[in-house]
Amino acid sequence: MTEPFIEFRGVSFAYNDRPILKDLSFRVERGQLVAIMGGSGSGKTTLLRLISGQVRPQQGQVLVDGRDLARMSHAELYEHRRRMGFLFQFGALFTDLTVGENVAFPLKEHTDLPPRLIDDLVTLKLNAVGLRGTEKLMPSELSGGMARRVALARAIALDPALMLYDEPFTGLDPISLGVIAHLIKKLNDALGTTAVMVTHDVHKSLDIVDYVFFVAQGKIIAEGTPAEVRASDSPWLRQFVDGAPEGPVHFAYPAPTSLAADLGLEAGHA
Ligand SMILES: Nc1ncnc2c1ncn2[C@@H]1O[C@H](COP(=O)(O)OP(=O)(O)OP(=O)(O)O)[C@@H](O)[C@H]1O
Repeated sequence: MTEPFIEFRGVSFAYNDRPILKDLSFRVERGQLVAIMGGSGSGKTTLLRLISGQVRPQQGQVLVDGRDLARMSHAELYEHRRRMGFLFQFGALFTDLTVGENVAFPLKEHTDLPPRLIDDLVTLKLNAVGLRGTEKLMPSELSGGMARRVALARAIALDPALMLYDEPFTGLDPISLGVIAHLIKKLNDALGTTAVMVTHDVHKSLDIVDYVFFVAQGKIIAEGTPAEVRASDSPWLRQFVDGAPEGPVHFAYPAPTSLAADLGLEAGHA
């Protein structure tokens, strides 16, 4: 069996005293593009934070490229994060920098490359997302879909070994969404990157990913290839794939008290 690029071994994580992930294990093979899906508040973004080393598990291990993040020094963790690309919801660009300066930013920040080479790399990255020629534009002159593609060009500027996407499709019209999804897949294949994408867009992601993990109640409750997910008759998966509001996945925040108690309607209350 090949060594996975990302491995969670019995990871438990709580914010303060509120458990979010419970003894969760999964592996992502090198070069794969995987989706993490689950109900709102199920801990998907927390999973990305654990992979990037922003937070540490209270129990278990998070290994990336065979290394336990908890054992890394500050300098090693910094290097680990430098090898990662992030594309988050609304992929915020620096509004006072041009498109070209936005894409050049990580290259200037993290390398000693000469300006001419940085300019060439910016051109190549913008070309990869179909936006060569926009270098001099300001972010305010871009459509939402174009801005997301510039953010993607910036995220891949340093040729990351690992890409983390958090809701990369949010707020996009269907055509821009299709373009971004296709680019994510194309760039992943071309660069050999391993990528983890948190998304609510079941159908679009099933078109592009290699594998899907479903998170609920702090665990991976189902997983499979897109073909397996589409063919599954598991009620969990059907609820996601069919977008049913009712089903085994609960979307309510787990309030510590009942609604009746909050409204003063339980026995014993006046
Ligand atoms: N920094 C924090 N401190 C305390 N609680 C947090 C923090 N960040 C997230 N949470 C809580 O942890 C739970 C999981 O959050 P997370 O953002 O990982 O969920 P998610 O699955 O990504 O949700 P969504 O799909 O709605 O974005 C949520 O109930 C959230 O309120």
